[in-house]
Amino acid sequence: MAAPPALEITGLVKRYGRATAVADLSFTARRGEVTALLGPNGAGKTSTLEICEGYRAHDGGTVRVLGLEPGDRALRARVGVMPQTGGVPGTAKAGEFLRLMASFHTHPLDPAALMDRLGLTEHARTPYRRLSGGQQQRLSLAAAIVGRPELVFLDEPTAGLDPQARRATWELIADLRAAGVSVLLTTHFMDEAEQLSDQIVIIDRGRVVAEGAPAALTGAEHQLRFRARAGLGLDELLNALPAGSAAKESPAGHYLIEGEVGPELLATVTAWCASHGVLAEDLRIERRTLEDVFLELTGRELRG
Ligand SMILES: Nc1ncnc2c1ncn2[C@@H]1O[C@H](COP(=O)(O)OP(=O)(O)OP(=O)(O)O)[C@@H](O)[C@H]1O
Repeated sequence: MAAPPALEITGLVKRYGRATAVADLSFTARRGEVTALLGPNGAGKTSTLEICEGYRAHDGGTVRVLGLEPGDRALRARVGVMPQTGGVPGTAKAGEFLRLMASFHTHPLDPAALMDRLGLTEHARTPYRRLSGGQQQRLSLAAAIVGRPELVFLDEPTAGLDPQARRATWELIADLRAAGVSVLLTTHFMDEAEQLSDQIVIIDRGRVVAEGAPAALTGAEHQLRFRARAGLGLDELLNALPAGSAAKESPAGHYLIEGEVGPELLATVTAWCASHGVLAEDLRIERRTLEDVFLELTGRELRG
C-alpha cells in the first residue's frame, strides 16, 4: 500500500467563540515536497498549522498527519515543529538546548554543525531570551529539524530575518527537501513561496482560494506595464491590440496591459504611443505574480 500523504486535511473548521478562523479548508500535502500556506494576516494559517501539530483542537473536518491523528504519540519522533514564537525556555542556553533536543532522538543531526550552518555558533552559550529575534528563530528552526523528522511544520520561518539569515534558511529548507523531508510552511512572502515550494495553497479568510505548483498558479501569462500621463484613451488603444487583451489605468498614470504579451503586442503598444505623442516610461514586461493572482481572486492585496 502506498504511504499516506504527509498531510491530508478535509473540511477543516476552527472557531474562536463566534468567529470562524478556518472554514471548510481542504488540501493535501504530498510526501517529500515543500508545501507553502500563503495568505494575508489572519487568514487562518497558524490555526491550521497548530491543529496539524496537535496543539489545538478543531471543530470540524478531519486531519491526518502521515496517516495518523494529529498529536498521536507515534508522530513525536517523526515530526518537527517550529512555532511562530516561543517553544524554548528563556534561560536555556542555545547550544545546550539544541544538544538536549538532539538527545531525544535516535539518529540526530550534529547539533554543532547545525549551529554553525545557521550562524549560531558564537551564541552557543547565550540564554534564549538574550538572543535577537532572528537568532531565536534560527534556534527554533534548528530544534525542529535536529531529530531528522520526516515532516516539518515551519510557521513563518523567515519573518523578521535579515537577507543573509533568510537565504541560509532557504538553503536549509531546500536541503531538507532534497533529503526527502516533507515540509509545510506558512509565509506572507510571495517570493519565498514561489522559490521554495512544490505546491502553494493560497488561503484567505480560512478558505483555500487557489492551489497548485507556483508556475501553474501564475500561469505562462505576461503583462506589460508602463507609466505615462494620466487619462490616455484606453478604448482606442484596446482597439489596436489583439482580441482578448485587457488594458487598465490604476492608479492614475500607471498602465497595465494583459493578454498574449508577445513581440507584436509590444510593437503595437509602442507604435500607438508614438502616434499619440506618449512617452511610455518604465515600460516593462513581467510575469504575473502570486500577488496578481490573489488580487484577481479576492479583490484585495495579499499584503494588505
Ligand atoms: N487564540 C485565539 N483566540 C481568538 N481568536 C484567535 C485566536 N487565534 C487566532 N485567532 C483569530 O483567528 C483568525 C486566524 O488567525 P491565524 O493566526 O490562524 O491566522 P494567520 O493566517 O496565521 O495570521 P498571521 O499571518 O497574522 O499569523 C484571526 O482572525 C485571529 O485573530
